[in-house]
Amino acid sequence: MHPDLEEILFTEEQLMNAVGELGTQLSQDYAGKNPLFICVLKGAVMFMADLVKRIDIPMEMDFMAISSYGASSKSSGVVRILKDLDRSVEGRDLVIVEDIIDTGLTLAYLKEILQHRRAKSVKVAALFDKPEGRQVDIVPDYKCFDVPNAFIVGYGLDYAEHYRNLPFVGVLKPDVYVG
Ligand SMILES: O=P(O)(O)OC[C@H]1O[C@H](OP(=O)(O)OP(=O)(O)O)[C@H](O)[C@@H]1O
Ligand SMILES: Nc1nc2[nH]cnc2c(=O)[nH]1
Repeated sequence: MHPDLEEILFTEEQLMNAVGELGTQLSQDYAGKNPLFICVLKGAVMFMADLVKRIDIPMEMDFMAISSYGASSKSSGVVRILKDLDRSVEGRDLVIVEDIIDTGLTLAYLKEILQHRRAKSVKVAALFDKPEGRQVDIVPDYKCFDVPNAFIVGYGLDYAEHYRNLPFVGVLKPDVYVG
């Protein structure tokens, strides 16, 4: 347990089991398609790294950095590309790898640009889904866990750039989190 956390929601073992199962599922669904897995930095980096180790078919990886949050930890609705993909996605089967879907604004924007770039298919694999936070109608094609409407950190997810390194996921104490 970390002193800044109120409770642990998912242990390292629970995360690894869920990510492993998702890897098996994706390996079946994308066999023969040479999918391109797109990691949305920085939050999804741990999830991506563990997920691709559980994919046993030919695949490729790329990375994108998108900013959907301003100075506070609430979504601003303003989405900017900070780092774009290295290659064209035209005709490719894409899997967007996201750590968390909250308002859905980031993902709605990202799906739109990738479809506009003429990808063959664009699907979303999310580690966490916070359905109560949704502002746009978007559902992940694959997800590991639903989470309550609390601010969570760990396993890639940050608060003010901290806690990404925790191997588990928990809820921040209210006196630490000033949302
Ligand atoms: O559904 P939304 O309300 O749009 O929120 C989800 C997005 O917010 C987080 O990213 P953040 O902008 O905090 O960047 P990070 O991944 O670098 O932590 C998370 O990684 C998602 O990309
Ligand atoms: N770290 C973190 N980022 C988020 N972005 C949207 N919801 C969350 C959350 O609960 N934790």
